[in-house]
Amino acid sequence: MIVIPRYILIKENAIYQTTDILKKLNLKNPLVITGKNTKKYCKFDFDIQYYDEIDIDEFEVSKYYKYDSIIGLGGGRAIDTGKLIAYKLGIPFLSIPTTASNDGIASPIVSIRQPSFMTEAPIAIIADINIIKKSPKRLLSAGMGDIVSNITAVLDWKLAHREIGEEYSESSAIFSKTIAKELIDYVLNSNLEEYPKKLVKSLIASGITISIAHSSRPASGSEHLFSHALDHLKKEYDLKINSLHGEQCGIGTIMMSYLHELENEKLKGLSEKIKLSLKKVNAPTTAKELEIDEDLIIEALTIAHKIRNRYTILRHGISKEKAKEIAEKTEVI
Ligand SMILES: NC(=O)c1ccc[n+]([C@@H]2O[C@H](COP(=O)([O-])OP(=O)(O)OC[C@H]3O[C@@H](n4cnc5c(N)ncnc54)[C@H](O)[C@@H]3O)[C@@H](O)[C@H]2O)c1
Ligand SMILES: O=P(O)(O)OC[C@@H](O)CO
Ligand SMILES: [Zn+2]
Repeated sequence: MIVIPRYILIKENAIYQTTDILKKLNLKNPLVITGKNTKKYCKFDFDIQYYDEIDIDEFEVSKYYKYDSIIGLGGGRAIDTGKLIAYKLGIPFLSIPTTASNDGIASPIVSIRQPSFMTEAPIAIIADINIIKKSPKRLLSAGMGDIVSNITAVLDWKLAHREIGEEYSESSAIFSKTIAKELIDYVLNSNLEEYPKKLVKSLIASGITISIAHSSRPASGSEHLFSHALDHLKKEYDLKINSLHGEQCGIGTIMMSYLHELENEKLKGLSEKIKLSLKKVNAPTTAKELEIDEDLIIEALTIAHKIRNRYTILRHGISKEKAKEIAEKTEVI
């Protein structure tokens, strides 16, 4: 069964229509999950809880019975936390992104930790362009990384279908790849005036391809394995590096598209084009800009294939030498 959002608002001042949308959905008593930086956007008097004050492993379901829905209002973690609580309670989830840093704003996935898992798509997405446009530029740059990642995700998905017979949906793949190609072309050929709005639309569409495929395959391949490997190593070594999901995925895409180019003449220049599009929106394209040590980049590349059972261009893993070559040739290190 495919579940996609019933209402999607992407416009200036959309936040003021939240109560109308709740009424249309016959929802009266939502709990809002948000962050301290984004509480100021809660233009309604519903109960509020901060995502970083909720222990998702220990939270008392009975404490939430009085709510008929959950609103996730904020960045990725606020939305992920709200989506998870709604799923555990079996009640509708409304996504109100205050920035555009990843496709979690619309996806049915919760990826607070890995492996991410399938829940349900938001019943409504209310994207207020005035709020999103004013959000920290770094978050809007990171969002580009979670869109270019669709390119290598689809290449990996096709490879898995060809080499190990994995199930593959041509329609989701084309949809996902087109979303990324369109945004890359826009970014490379414009003054970026419409970038925030086009980015939001692309992230929402990307989240919907995940619902259609009932898998994150259209939007998550070897580049995400690299990002998740970095998250794993940051935790293992207790590193206080606050690189964002989209930033890590963007750098992963530069390197994984290079790996694909080595095996497919027709893809020549892909990695460079992706790097240019990230640079144009001021997203990081080097380990230095991510403030990540080059040894960590290399280690993440060599363990990425073990993060989850997902066949990609990394196949059964690459050597340290190969990892160093890729990172150097793409000038990530
Ligand atoms: N479900 C999915 O498909 C999916 C995919 C990727 C990432 N994620 C989740 O998203 C998280 C990463 O999200 P992120 O990159 O947004 O980082 P984040 O949520 O860790 O941090 C975003 C920061 O920006 C702040 N912020 C957001 N909007 C703002 C605004 N308008 N003005 C000022 N500050 C604002 C937030 O309060 C927060 O401090 C991951 O940890 C994961 O939980 C989910
Ligand atoms: O399944 P994962 O790899 O967490 O991917 C989900 C999302 O980050 C795709 O953009
Ligand atoms: Zn992602």
